Amino acid sequence: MSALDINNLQNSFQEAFNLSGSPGAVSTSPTQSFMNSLPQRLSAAKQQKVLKPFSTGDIKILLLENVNETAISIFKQQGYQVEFHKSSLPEEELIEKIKDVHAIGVRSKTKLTKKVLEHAKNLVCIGCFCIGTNQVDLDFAANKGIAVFNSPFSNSRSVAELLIAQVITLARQVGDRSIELHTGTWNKVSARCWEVRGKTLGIIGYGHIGSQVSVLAEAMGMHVIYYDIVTVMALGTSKQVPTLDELLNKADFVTLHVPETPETKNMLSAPQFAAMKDGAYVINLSRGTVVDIPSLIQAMKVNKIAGAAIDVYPNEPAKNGAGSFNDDLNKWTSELVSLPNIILTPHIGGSTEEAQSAIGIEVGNALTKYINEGNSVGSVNFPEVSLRSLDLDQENTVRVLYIHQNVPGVLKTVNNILSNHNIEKQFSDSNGDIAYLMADISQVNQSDIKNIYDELNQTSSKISIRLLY
Ligand SMILES: NC(=O)C1=CN([C@@H]2O[C@H](COP(=O)(O)OP(=O)(O)OC[C@H]3O[C@@H](n4cnc5c(N)ncnc54)[C@H](O)[C@@H]3O)[C@@H](O)[C@H]2O)C=CC1
Ligand SMILES: O=C(O)CCC(=O)C(=O)O
Repeated sequence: MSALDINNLQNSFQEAFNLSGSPGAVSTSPTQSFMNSLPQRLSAAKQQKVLKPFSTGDIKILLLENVNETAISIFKQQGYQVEFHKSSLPEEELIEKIKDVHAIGVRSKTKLTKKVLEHAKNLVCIGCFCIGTNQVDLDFAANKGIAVFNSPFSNSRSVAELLIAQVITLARQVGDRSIELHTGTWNKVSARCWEVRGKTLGIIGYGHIGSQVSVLAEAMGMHVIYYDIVTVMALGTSKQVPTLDELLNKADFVTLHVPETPETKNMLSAPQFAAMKDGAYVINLSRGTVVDIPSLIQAMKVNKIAGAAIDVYPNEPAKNGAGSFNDDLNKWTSELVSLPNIILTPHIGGSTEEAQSAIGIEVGNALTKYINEGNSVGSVNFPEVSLRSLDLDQENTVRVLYIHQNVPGVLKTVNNILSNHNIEKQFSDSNGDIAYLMADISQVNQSDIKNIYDELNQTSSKISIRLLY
C-alpha cells in the first residue's frame, strides 16, 4: 500500500467523523451555536480512533448456520463484507470459501478441522456463536495465529428451561400420549406416571447450565445432587457427590451438562446404565458423543431406563429438511425412534430468540474488537491481551499486533525493531506454545510503516502480524 493510499484512508476517516469543517468559513467570529458545541468538539479529540488494518484488504466475513441477524448488523455497521448462509457447508465448499475470508462465524455443526483451516490464508479469527467449541481444532487454530471466540453463557438459561420441560414430559409420558392422540388413539392412563416433586435429579457437570438447572429443579420441589470433576459451590440445598456411581445409584433423573472431551466420551454406557435405579430417566442436552446410544437402546428395551430425552447426536444433519435423520446418519436411528417414552429434539437446547440474539451481539462484538483493535479478551484458545483504545488525536501512532511462538528472546528482537519509535504502551501474554504482543508506537511516519512490517515479518518466531493505524 502506498503512502498516498494511507493518506487517502486517513482523510476519509476524518471526514467520516466530521472533524474537518471550519466554523470560521462563513463568519469572522465564532457563532453562539459553535460555542455551544465546543465542549463536544474538544472531547471528540478523546474519542476512540477507528483503526484500519494495514496488511489486509476489506474485511470479509463468512457466516454459516443461520447466525443471528444481530451479528450481521454489527458487521455491516463496520462496513465489512458479509456472506451469509442458513446451513453449514459441505467440506469442499467450505475449503473454497475459507480461503480468502478474514473471519468465519459458525454454530455447532461446521467442523473447522486442521484440513479445513490449512486452506485459510487470511483468517484472523473464528466466532463460535454457541457455547461448545469442540467443532474447532483449537490448537491448530492457535498455532496458525487464529483466535477463537464463543459465547460462554448466553444460551444457558434456554437449555436449563428445556431440561425442566423434559423432566416433566418424561415423568408423565406426555410425548407418547401426544403421538397417540395425533393418530386418533385415546389412551387415558396413570400407570408409571409420576409427579417430579420429591424425586432426585442427578446433574453431571455443574457449570453454567447444570447450576441453572439445579435452581429451577429445587423450585419444583426436587432433591438435587451433582457430580463434577472440580469442587463447585452447591446452590440452594443441592449436594455434590464424590463419584459418578453414587449419583447414578441415587438419582431418579440423570441429566448431562458436560463438554465434549476425551474423558466425557461414552460417559454413560452399559455399566453406567446398569448402576442406575430401575425405572430411572436419562436426559442428554450436552454433546452426542457423551451417551453411548446403542447401550441406551438396550437399557430401555429391558425397561431398566423408563424414558429418555436426547437433543444431541454423534452425527447431525447439516441442514433442516425431511428424511435426513436416518440410519445412514447414525446406524441405530430406526431403533431409537421406535422406543416408547423417548423425546428426540434436533439440537435446539439453546435455540430461543433471546439466546440467539444475545449470542449474535456478544460474539459479533468480540470479533469486531479483535479485528479492529486486536483485543483478544474472551478468546478460548489464545492469550488474552488488550490495550486501551487509541484516541483520535493520537496521530502517527501505529498498533502492532504480533503473534509468535512462545520461545526465549522474541521480545528483545521485536523491541529492537520498534525502538526507533516511542513505545507508548505494550502488553504481552502467552498461552502454551503461543504468545501475543500488542504495542502502540508513536512518532511513526507513514513511510516507516512498511519497514516495520517487513522487519517484523522476517523474525523467525513470527506466526502472524497485523498493523493497525
Ligand atoms: N443442546 C444445546 O443446544 C446446547 C448444548 N450445550 C453443551 O452443554 C455443555 C455444558 O455447557 P456449560 O454448562 O455452559 O459448560 P460449563 O463449562 O459451564 O460447565 C461444564 C461443567 O462440566 C464439568 N466437567 C467437565 N468434564 C467433566 C467430567 N469428565 N466429569 C464431570 N464433570 C465434568 C466442568 O468442570 C464444568 O463444571 C457445553 O459444553 C455444550 O457442549 C451448551 C449449550 C447449548
Ligand atoms: O445453537 C447451536 O447451534 C448450538 C448450541 C450448542 O450446542 C452450544 O451452544 O454449545
